[in-house]
Amino acid sequence: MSSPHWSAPVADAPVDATVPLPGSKSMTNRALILAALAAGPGTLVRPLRSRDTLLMAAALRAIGVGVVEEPSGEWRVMPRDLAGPAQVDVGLAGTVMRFLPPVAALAAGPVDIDGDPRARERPMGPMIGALRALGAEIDDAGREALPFTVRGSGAVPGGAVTIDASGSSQLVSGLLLAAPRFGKGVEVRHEGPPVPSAPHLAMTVEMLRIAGVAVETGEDVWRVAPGAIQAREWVIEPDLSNAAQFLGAALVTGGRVTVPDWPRDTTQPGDALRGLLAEMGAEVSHGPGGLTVRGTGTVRGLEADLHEVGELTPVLAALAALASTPSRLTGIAHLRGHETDRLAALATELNGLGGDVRELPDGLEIRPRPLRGGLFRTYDDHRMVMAAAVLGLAVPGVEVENVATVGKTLPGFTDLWDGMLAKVPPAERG
Ligand SMILES: O=C(O)C1=C[C@@H](OP(=O)(O)O)[C@@H](O)[C@H](O)C1
Ligand SMILES: C=C(OP(=O)(O)O)C(=O)O
Repeated sequence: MSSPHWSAPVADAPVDATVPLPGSKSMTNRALILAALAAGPGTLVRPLRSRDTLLMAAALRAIGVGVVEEPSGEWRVMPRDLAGPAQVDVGLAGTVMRFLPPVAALAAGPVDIDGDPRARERPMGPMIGALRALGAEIDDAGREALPFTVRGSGAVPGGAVTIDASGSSQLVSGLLLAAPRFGKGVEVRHEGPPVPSAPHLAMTVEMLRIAGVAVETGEDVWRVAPGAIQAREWVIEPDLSNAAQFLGAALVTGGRVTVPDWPRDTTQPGDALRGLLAEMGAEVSHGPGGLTVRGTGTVRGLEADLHEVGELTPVLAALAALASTPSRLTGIAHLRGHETDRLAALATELNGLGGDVRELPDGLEIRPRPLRGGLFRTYDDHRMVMAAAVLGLAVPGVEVENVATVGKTLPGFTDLWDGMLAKVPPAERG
């Protein structure tokens, strides 16, 4: 009987590959929201097609928006009057659970929103409170979490609101993205420990401005003016966070990986990989062909505050476990509210392979030790699969549980990984 687990392949030689990557989850799901609320039909070029983005498309369709996948791979979005009754499944997608409810509040009629069991545990309370303060009616039976029903009347008055967004930047982004369609727009003020993921907030502001919306920002305050969202063509950048494990493979194996179409300027947090991987010993160059990372044979540990780029943590932690010196990754307490408690999951699974990882209240301390093969559990977290793949390059016998969960943002992952290891650029394979 074949194993239900994915055997992470060992790299028997330095990798030497060019790996084109699918579109950014964060940009695709923002573009879908902005297109759904726009003044006319729009298009997404090279959108990511994964569980998280298909759930967003389905959620928008459920409340009346036309979303059509063209044979070219482009998505056409036709805004229409938003209406319930409808049922929305957010899966485990933070972007859907935080970006969709403010849109549902603009619909006429009830919209029931629920997701995977773990989605019910992810921070939602500040969003529910904010929507109520902005004039929406929400029935959450006092849970301050999923599931809940948004009972929209077809309009949201909007105005000023204060929330604690220290649990997730998406709580702010979700309110801002729908706010041009609120009567008075919105002023969101944050009070509490620092909001994580600054690049993702910059992405929200930038995409709103590209769509012609007036946005002002200050220290922990964001103002969105009411007005039309321009219909347009959104060209989605490759997902730079999903580049982490491929670029990391160059570092671990002393090889070379190029990710084409790496943007010159971007708000994606994955762009920070350039500096982070260089600190860990890689040579990094950025040119017309894309971003190239070369391993030098040395993998150094990393001391870094990852507060702004938390979603890079699982792969960086795997790299740190293979490094020659200790690492300390901090500023990431909010990862305990991600797909799983990522700090606990990474410590448990790395230690399960013989590692020496200590959880900090807001991070991880990783002391390299020789690792052995074994089962690596993934907790429905796509980035745990990616982390395990990196470990498997250097550690024979890493068996990855539920590899399919990687489809949350990268359904073709194992083929891309095999292609990279076969030294054949995926684009050239038959
Ligand atoms: O807005 C976005 O697209 C995201 C924001 C971040 O969320 P948190 O601020 O909750 O970490 C990030 O981790 C997530 O993967 C995507
Ligand atoms: C935290 C992540 O996802 P989500 O959008 O579900 O928050 C992630 O992709 O690392």
